[in-house]
Amino acid sequence: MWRLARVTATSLSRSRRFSTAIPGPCMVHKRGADILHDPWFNKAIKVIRGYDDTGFPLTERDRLGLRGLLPPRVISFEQQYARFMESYRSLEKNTQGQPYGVVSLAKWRILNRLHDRNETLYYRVLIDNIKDFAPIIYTPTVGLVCQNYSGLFRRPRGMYFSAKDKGEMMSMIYNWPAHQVDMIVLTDGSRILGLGDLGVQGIGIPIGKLDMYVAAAGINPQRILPVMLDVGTNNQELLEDRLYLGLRQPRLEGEEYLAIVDEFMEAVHTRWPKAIVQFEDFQMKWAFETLQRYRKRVCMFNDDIQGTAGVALAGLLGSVRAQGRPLTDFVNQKIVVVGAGSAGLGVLSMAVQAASRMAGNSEAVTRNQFFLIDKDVRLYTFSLSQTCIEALYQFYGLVTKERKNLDPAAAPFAKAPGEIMGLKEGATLLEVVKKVKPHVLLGLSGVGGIFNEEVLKAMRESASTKPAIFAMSNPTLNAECTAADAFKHAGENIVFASGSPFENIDLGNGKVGYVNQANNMYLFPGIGLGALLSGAHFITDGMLQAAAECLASYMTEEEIEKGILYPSINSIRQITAEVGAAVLRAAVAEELAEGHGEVGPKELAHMSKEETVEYITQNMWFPVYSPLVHEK
Ligand SMILES: NC(=O)C1=CN([C@@H]2O[C@H](COP(=O)(O)OP(=O)(O)OC[C@H]3O[C@@H](n4cnc5c(N)ncnc54)[C@H](O)[C@@H]3O)[C@@H](O)[C@H]2O)C=CC1
Ligand SMILES: CC(=O)C(=O)O
Ligand SMILES: [Mg+2]
Repeated sequence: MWRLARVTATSLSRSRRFSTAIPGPCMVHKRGADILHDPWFNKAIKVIRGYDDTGFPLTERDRLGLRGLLPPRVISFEQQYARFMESYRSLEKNTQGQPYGVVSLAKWRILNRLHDRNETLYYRVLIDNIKDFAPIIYTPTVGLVCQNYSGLFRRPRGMYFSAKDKGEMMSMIYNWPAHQVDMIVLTDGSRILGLGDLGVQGIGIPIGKLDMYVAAAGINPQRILPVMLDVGTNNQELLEDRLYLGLRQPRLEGEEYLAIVDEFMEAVHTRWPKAIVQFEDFQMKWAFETLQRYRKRVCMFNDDIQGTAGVALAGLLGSVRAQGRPLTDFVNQKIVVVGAGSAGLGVLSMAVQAASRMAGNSEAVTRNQFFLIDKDVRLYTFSLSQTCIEALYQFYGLVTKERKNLDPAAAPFAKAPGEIMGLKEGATLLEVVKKVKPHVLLGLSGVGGIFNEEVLKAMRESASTKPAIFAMSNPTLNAECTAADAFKHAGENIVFASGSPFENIDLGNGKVGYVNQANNMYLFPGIGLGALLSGAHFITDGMLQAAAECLASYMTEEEIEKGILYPSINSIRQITAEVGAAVLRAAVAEELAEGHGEVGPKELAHMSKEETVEYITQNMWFPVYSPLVHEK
């Protein structure tokens, strides 16, 4: 079931980068200055030192009425690329020593300016330098961008549907200029990373996720659509901020809320019936509710619940292998999960399913190995002399069946009295770790530093020879612990993964503590691309399981032995092609694949595994300047 061989990497972007093949023409309905103002067609850039560098050849200038609108010198795409990188590096040098937030926002601004002006060059530098740029356009910097969105806002990107647009969405959707949309990332801004309710400012997340879709999955950027559903915000600070750009009202709730999401989904489905919708960063109640509501009706998935689950499962299986144990030993691993939210519960569900498949379908038995920790809110009544005082207290601890008001989604993972090894309802994280001696400690709580020194030191007594610590919350300050603290306090033999990137740790004497980035970016692009090219109308558990299995089996024994559980982000296109192929083949196996474009279901069904990877790869968009031809 869990295959360990890696399929040979196929020819991807790097080789195409130096290809001398002349790209096919691109038809354009604009002329003159309109072309220069359209980032999709524009071939000019402005770098820090201030003047335009233009990649429009002279013949093209004549064809398109551009002569005289640009300085005479023509430089190549490669030269423009080098000039942009030079100005980026000089910015890096000039901001050395300044606070992290200042530097990363400066980097984000220079990339965003390029994005605004010249999409081809923007995506090319992003693809080729993904390791450097992912932390800027994605976590952690994207969190900072969302927090400072009102100040950073220059021009809109994506679409905004608000509670005030009720009844109008079906016509509004036709305001989007592109004829075809393949991939939509949708948020309501209610739980942005671990930063909470950021209202309309959460639009940065769909934009960042879709940039990753272009970079990793080669989704054509003309066919992506970031969407913000602004149903209000419960963030008092934003409501009082005069610069806040969203609706100044409390969030819609209940049926009113669902009516807005329903209307949006119907509008999207009417205009682009084949578009895939990724739900992102919804607060838990709506994350689960909307997933149940739409997953059998349209091609959608919830990245935080389903994408994260697959990535975490791949990491959990990797950590079994890192101990030198067979994969089937997964059923014996004790795993403590901190945070019973959409991501934590998604991980638990998928891990329980995987373990029970390994143990002969006995979910009741496999649930025993998992311990869930979350906060509980209880009302206490005190009596001070004659006065009764009521107070709400928050407790953080082990979730058992005794817990009142437990969310139904968490209920299956609550421990029964006989399963808690003498621990009590609400036992602290430290008590649980000391008692359970878990093989894995996994955090999806959004609480920075909750894996404190004592907790990490207690992991030294883990039953595992290589205890695993997954501090998966984002952005960096919300990580349950830092990489340095994990290796310092829990020991050098741990396996470590975090949701946002940390540098590897120098353990001295030539030894390295490897840091893995356990982030759903390793799966969502492949899930979206595979589903798109399969032409399936739904994304099933089978397709998601195939994605997770593919990622789990990607790493070699040598890498795993060193504690490297996930591929380098530099090879994200390769892993995405493999994941996409696994998803597509699962859709074929479930007889859901209806094909895409000219490739029908029969052709998909006849493709070997390698041919499917090749097919996926060939369908990835790659940025080059195409000759522009005017068409009326
Ligand atoms: N690495 C990755 O790929 C991903 C990381 N995440 C991160 O995971 C975090 C949580 O995301 P969601 O589950 O969607 O949020 P959520 O809000 O649905 O869940 C968070 C849970 O943590 C609990 N919690 C809060 N304080 C706690 C404490 N002190 N002790 C124990 N539990 C506590 C909350 O009660 C809640 O149930 C965020 O920081 C997010 O950025 C989410 C998805 C993917
Ligand atoms: C990575 C991600 O999806 C999150 O932190 O919400
Ligand atoms: Mg998310």
